[in-house]
Amino acid sequence: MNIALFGYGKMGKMIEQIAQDRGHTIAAKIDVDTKEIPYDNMDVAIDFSTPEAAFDNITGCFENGVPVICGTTGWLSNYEKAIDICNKNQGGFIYASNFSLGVNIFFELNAHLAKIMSGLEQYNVSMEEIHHTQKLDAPSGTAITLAEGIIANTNYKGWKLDQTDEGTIPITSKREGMVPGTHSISYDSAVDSIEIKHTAHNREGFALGAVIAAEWIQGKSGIFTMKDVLNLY
Ligand SMILES: NC(=O)C1=CN([C@@H]2O[C@H](COP(=O)(O)OP(=O)(O)OC[C@H]3O[C@@H](n4cnc5c(N)ncnc54)[C@H](OP(=O)(O)O)[C@@H]3O)[C@@H](O)[C@H]2O)C=CC1
Ligand SMILES: O=C(O)C1=N[C@H](C(=O)O)C[C@H](O)C1
Repeated sequence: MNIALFGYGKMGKMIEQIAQDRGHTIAAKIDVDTKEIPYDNMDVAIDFSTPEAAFDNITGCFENGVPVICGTTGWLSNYEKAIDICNKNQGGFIYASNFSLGVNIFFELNAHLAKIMSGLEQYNVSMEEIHHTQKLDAPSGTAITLAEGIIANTNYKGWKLDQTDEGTIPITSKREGMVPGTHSISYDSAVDSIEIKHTAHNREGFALGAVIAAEWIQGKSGIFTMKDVLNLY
């Protein structure tokens, strides 16, 4: 498969390594200075760029018949617009705030725990995410997906960054050293706490998941999620 990398930073480089190990070719590396994008020479685009760049990168691919795997976070205010453009062009698209198998299992665990905790008013939920100091967005995309999983299964109405507000999930974002990504969710009562936590040890899980998604989307059109790709249950 010919893969175009939109964004050749920490994730782009890791994806290159894993894609080549799995027998794929990196057909293009696109960055902000790329003058002409060789759409004709790519079977799939994988975008791990920046919150500002993602929308134009993704929609340019849809308009040129290239399916997209997008891991970039922090651009979701334009998500619906991107979906419209994808549908108009009968494109293929997978966005995931986190492509790792472990976090996708953690998403399911989070939703199940939220269902159990729903209605138990003695417990208050809170979330913490820790990432490296180069991260541009806060809270992380993964934390937002986790919060959405709690909101869908409880009476919580929303989330707030670094604030406690009745009926919303407080999310604390910490930026420390080179941390690849740690997410924890706590339910605290006066007598005890229940905590679930996912710790990424490196970026390999994110990159492998993105390459597997790129392989999976070949020949398909539509909007998919990692749940479709991983077929967890
Ligand atoms: N979904 C997931 O599983 C994961 C998602 N992420 C997300 O992926 C994104 C990238 O992360 P990471 O690789 O760590 O970040 P980096 O900053 O290391 O890489 C981003 C790269 O994008 C480049 N870039 C800037 N503008 C454009 C453009 N217009 N087109 C293409 N590339 C451009 C940057 O170049 P320059 O430095 O010159 O500006 C940089 O090289 C982030 O949003 C992050 O949150 C990260 C890990 C996992
Ligand atoms: O920027 C990162 O590094 C990461 N970003 C994603 C996010 O915002 O959730 C996924 C992962 O946690 C690493």
